[in-house]
Amino acid sequence: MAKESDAFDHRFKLLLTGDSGVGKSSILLRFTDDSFATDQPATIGVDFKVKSIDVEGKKVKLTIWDTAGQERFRTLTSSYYRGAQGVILVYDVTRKETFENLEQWLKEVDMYTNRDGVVKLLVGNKIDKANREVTRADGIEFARNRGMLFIECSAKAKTGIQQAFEELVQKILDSPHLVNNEVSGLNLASRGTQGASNCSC
Ligand SMILES: Nc1nc2c(ncn2[C@@H]2O[C@H](COP(=O)(O)OP(=O)(O)OP(=O)(O)O)[C@@H](O)[C@H]2O)c(=O)[nH]1
Repeated sequence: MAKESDAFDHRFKLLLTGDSGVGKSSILLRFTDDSFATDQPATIGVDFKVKSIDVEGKKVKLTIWDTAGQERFRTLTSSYYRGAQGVILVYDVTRKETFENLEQWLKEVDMYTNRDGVVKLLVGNKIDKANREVTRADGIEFARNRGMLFIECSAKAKTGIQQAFEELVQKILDSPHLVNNEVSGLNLASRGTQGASNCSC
């Protein structure tokens, strides 16, 4: 029997992608556990965490998949895009090549996501560091030209992390085609009427 605290209005699948070492796992850990490790190990394949947040008075349960940026895991990670309502593309503002590789990551996102109008958020991480190679203006322009949301953040300094997830969820909530086809499960609006079929998380 599910507890009241398990209940939620919406359940979304999100996915973090981008080059190895840009800070995907660190962003996720900061968001879910409010922790940070300077020696964060590289992700092997995929990992995920679950966290609920309140946005606009709605309780939203997020399953957030963290994919390895290393090339050798690419075949495995590509299968995890399926069912995602939102994708977070991360680059490191102190490593220009991670910004230049975004076009390649976007191609992958468009190839493997299977929902129309998946919300994409571009995140420039590590703004606490002094040796910046990508300006904020470059990030804004890239995101604007491709219809993406944009934010800069620091998983280390706790800047912009909560805001990043809230803005992404807000945009998904504002997209009826994504909200109405969400991953099924226990849900305040449909409790007692819905099974756990079609789970694509
Ligand atoms: N200074 C600083 N370092 C960071 C920040 N975020 C992550 N790091 C460091 O960057 C390194 C890589 O971080 P990860 O979170 O493992 O990067 P990742 O993108 O998940 O890497 P893969 O799992 O290989 O795809 C680690 O040493 C982190 O401590 C940040 O905001 N600021």
